[in-house]
Amino acid sequence: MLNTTSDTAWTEAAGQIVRAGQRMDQRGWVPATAGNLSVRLADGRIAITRSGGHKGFLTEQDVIQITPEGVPLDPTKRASAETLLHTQLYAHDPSIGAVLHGHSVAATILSMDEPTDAITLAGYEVLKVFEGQPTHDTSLDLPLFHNDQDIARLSTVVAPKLSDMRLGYLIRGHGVYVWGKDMFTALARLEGLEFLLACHLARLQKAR
Ligand SMILES: CSCCC(=O)C(=O)COP(=O)(O)O
Ligand SMILES: [Zn+2]
Repeated sequence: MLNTTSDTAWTEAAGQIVRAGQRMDQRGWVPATAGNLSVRLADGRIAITRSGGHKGFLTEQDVIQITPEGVPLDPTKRASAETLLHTQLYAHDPSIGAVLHGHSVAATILSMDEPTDAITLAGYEVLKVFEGQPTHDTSLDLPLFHNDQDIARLSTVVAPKLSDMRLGYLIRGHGVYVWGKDMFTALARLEGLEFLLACHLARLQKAR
């Protein structure tokens, strides 16, 4: 039985996910049913979007409670197909409180065209959105991984690199993962990263 405090925390977390989905949709980062969103509550519960819903039209009923291992508490509900990529981040870093995944045009094109295993973003003022960056005069790598429909296998490729990630990561032809201590921070980081990717893409296209 949940107490009132827990219920209030759950309602707040579900509301944050619904509103963040709307914002991501308005920005064009979650076309069709793409993307997924999660929040970890202070008591350790994880709220995540159900699989297959449009992230711009979520209701609180589309937000599912899962265990830290990614198992829905209600076995009739199907959590995001990419749940494991969220739970591995929460397990990796106890300070993470929200994880966002989107499929923007810039992230998708850049992830397919970049020949190396990272996109380097350097010299941008907006890099200061990311913690520990006091100046634009810096260079940060966004790691790139090959897409894989086997999410468990993909998670094992991502895992050894997690400690070095400063921006998030990209999956080729698929999309971006970012996170933060709470939903507000995760959204700010996603917005900053999408801005940087749009700038990077525009400069590459201009140079061609
Ligand atoms: C239509 S996009 C294909 C699935 C995907 O990549 C995604 O992000 C959404 O999957 P979910 O199961 O979280 O709805
Ligand atoms: Zn996806």
